[in-house]
Amino acid sequence: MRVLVLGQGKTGKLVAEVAAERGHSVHVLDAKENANASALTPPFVAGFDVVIDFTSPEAVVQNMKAVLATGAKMVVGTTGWYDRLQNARELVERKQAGLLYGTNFSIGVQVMLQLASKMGELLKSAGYKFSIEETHHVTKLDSPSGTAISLSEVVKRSTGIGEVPITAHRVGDAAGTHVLEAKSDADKLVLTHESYSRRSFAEGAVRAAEWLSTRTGCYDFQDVYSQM
Ligand SMILES: NC(=O)c1ccc[n+]([C@@H]2O[C@H](COP(=O)([O-])OP(=O)(O)OC[C@H]3O[C@@H](n4cnc5c(N)ncnc54)[C@H](O)[C@@H]3O)[C@@H](O)[C@H]2O)c1
Ligand SMILES: O=C(O)C1=N[C@H](C(=O)O)CCC1
Repeated sequence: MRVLVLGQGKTGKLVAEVAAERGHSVHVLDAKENANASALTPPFVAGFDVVIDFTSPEAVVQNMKAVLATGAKMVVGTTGWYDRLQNARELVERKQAGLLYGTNFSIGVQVMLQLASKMGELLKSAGYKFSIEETHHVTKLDSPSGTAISLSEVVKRSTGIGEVPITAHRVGDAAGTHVLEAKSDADKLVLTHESYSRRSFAEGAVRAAEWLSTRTGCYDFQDVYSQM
């Protein structure tokens, strides 16, 4: 595949490496070459099979508009933009484009989300209080993390609870830790996922791009990761 990676930061750099290792031809653009999505003209985008975005909550919205308007396929790892999801869905449908987004492309986190759902279902009538803690690097722009929001949504759905409190910590270069706790007066159950490398995000994103390359439509990684 011909892959365009947007963002040459901590994660985008690794995505480009993994895509090349998997035999894809890779072109990378960072902020300087793509201010306000200026590089993403229809003829330029047409030169790629899939675009992968790991930029910022602000840049990704402009990038999605430009790429999806051409009917192209795009994997979005960037978090912090989900209030625009409905607009993106409508654009994908109108242009018969392809969009696959995910708050976390690590398979370990996807399994944690499934376990969290089961935990909620089994504990919902037993008087447990749920809470979430997440820890990331100090340069992270969005808070709480997209993954913590996904975890809280899963727990809310499976328990019927209205709110699950999230505490966010920012420490050094932490790649990402998520802890879900269910606590009663007598005991507690804790699920923890710790990333100690960003490589699992990059591998998941490249697999997602390979999967999306033969499809159109809008997909959440949570719903399709097991097919990859
Ligand atoms: N879904 C996942 O699995 C996952 C994993 C890791 C990070 N993320 C998310 O990915 C995003 C990036 O994270 P990071 O830690 O790599 O950030 P980072 O700050 O290290 O890198 C972002 C890069 O994007 C570049 N950029 C900004 N605007 C741009 C534009 N218009 N075009 C091209 N490049 C542009 C910046 O210059 C920077 O180099 C964040 O939203 C983060 O939450 C998601
Ligand atoms: O480093 C980041 O930033 C990460 N962002 C995602 C999130 O917000 O959940 C995934 C984990 C790493």
